Amino acid sequence: MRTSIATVCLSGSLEEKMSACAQAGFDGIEVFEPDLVASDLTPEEIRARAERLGLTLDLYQPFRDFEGVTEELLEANLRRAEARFQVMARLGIDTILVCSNVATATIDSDDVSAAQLRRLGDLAAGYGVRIAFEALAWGRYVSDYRRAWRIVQLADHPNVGTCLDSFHILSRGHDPAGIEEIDGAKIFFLQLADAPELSMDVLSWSRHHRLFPGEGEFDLGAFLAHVLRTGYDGPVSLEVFNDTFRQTASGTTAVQAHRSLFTLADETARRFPDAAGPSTVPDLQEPAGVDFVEIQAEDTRDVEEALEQLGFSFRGQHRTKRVRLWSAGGARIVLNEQYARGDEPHLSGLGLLYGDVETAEQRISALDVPRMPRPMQAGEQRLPAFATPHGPQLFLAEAPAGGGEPGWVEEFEHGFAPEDGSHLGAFDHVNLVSSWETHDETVHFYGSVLGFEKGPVNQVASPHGLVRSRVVRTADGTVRLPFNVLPAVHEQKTEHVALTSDNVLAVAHRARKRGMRFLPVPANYYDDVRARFDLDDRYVDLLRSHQVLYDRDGRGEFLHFYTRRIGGVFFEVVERIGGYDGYGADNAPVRLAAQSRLDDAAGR
Ligand SMILES: O=C(O)c1ccc(O)c(O)c1
Ligand SMILES: [Mg+2]
Repeated sequence: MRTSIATVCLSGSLEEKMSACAQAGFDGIEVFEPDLVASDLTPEEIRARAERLGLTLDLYQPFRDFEGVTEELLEANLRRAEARFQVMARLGIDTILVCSNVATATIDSDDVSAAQLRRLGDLAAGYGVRIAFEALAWGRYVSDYRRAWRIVQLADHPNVGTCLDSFHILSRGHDPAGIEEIDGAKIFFLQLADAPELSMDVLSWSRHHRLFPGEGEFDLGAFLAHVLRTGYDGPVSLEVFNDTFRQTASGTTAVQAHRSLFTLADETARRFPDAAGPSTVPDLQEPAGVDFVEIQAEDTRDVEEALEQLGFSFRGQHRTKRVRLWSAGGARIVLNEQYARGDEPHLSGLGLLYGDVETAEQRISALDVPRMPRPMQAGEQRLPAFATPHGPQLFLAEAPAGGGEPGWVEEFEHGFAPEDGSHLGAFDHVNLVSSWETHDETVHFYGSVLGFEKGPVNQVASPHGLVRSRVVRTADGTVRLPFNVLPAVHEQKTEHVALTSDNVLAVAHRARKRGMRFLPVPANYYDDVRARFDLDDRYVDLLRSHQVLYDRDGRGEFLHFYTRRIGGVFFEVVERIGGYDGYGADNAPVRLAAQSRLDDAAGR
């Protein structure tokens, strides 16, 4: 598969964009006309630079508002086109994208548009140029790829073909299965973009919110399979207009973009082996659970105090490193004081258990996820570590056969056996934060690289703005990672670790006796809960005396409480009763407001 990307996807100057694309491993680029016009490089210099970088220049785009016009306008449009063909000759580009007329078309006729494209084809032939006609979703008359293809068929010119763009097709809900009726040799170009589901006008959606494949909601695997079944073998190109990527580092975005194409090819190969050849990426594998969470700080004592109050046991000090282990049930928390001078407690690592670590490692590595080297001593278990887009490192550990604890636990000494009757089970979820710059890439990382399911996007009100939140999880729910995107004013990145319990009230009671200070829940909350769920007074009093929050869905009930924030982390203990599958989303604004009150009181 030849990979390509439109320069409009990236920030920076044309030179910077070209370097970033080459560095990330793209084979070619689409030259977006405004990038060319704003560049002080001559077309010849751009061509030479592309050659030096090993990039092909695959497409010149866009050429607007050509067809469906009066004869007089057509003459002017042909002159306009000829000037572009001359520039293309200097660039060495042989294909131009002509998008359907949005502004000047006055004639709604396939025959007229076809005849006009045929004239353009004749002119283009003289320059060795091919016309790739694309239906924009908001085209004046041509807004459907099937109509664009009909017009191309009527034009019946060797230099006139079509350009398929997944956004225009899927945003309008047009059935992509019809692509298979197109002659693959007449598909002159293929552009892919994903997008979140939004209800807004399609032009704004397209110009500001497109995403790389796997970051949004479109089924691009099925889309690509339809295109490949036509025999199309040209470049598979990304064309993503997005406000975030226009202002984030082009090098990072290009790597993210390239990875998205490879995971898409992998997904397509796995789901549609008839259409795409076998995948070159090692298999996906569901993790068996969260192995451990690592918290790093210059001084971890406050965190350890909270863990003790919650019912965790101190399991020991690492043989060679300033690292300590606490556990409760199957939840292991590693406290790392190394390389943390001046750092408040923060979540620095997440370990996942895999049945086959080697294959998982090969897959992540094949998808260009950077490795994080960790100093290791002889005799220690090697835990492959990778950088995540959102910050903490990801570790892969061998799931112990037949349950029990993973081998690395033995590297910790002078600790105690786990406390009996802790009423704590395992990690329920780890609530992480991604910045607005990294959120889409993070969703792609867990969704397409690791194969987690992506939940719906939710919005939660906090006193300082809306928090966007989205859960990624394994199908069986053993690993659940809700991600929050904080409003810009939140400087403190706060993440939390939620533990399952079979008796939240008992855990809360014990923690209070051991001196824990809970996140205070306002009285109004309990009045509201009583009314909303028609709970009995005595039960609500019990919840209130333990500062425990309540939720219920069609399947069951949810009890949970929060500790106060310790630096950038806090803990939650949750009890799922029946088949409750949520996270107490209605309680999140209450938590955020309570945390904010404490922060204000502390002058933070
Ligand atoms: O938004 C646009 O104008 C535009 C231009 C060229 C394209 O290929 C496209 O898909 C959209
Ligand atoms: Mg397009």
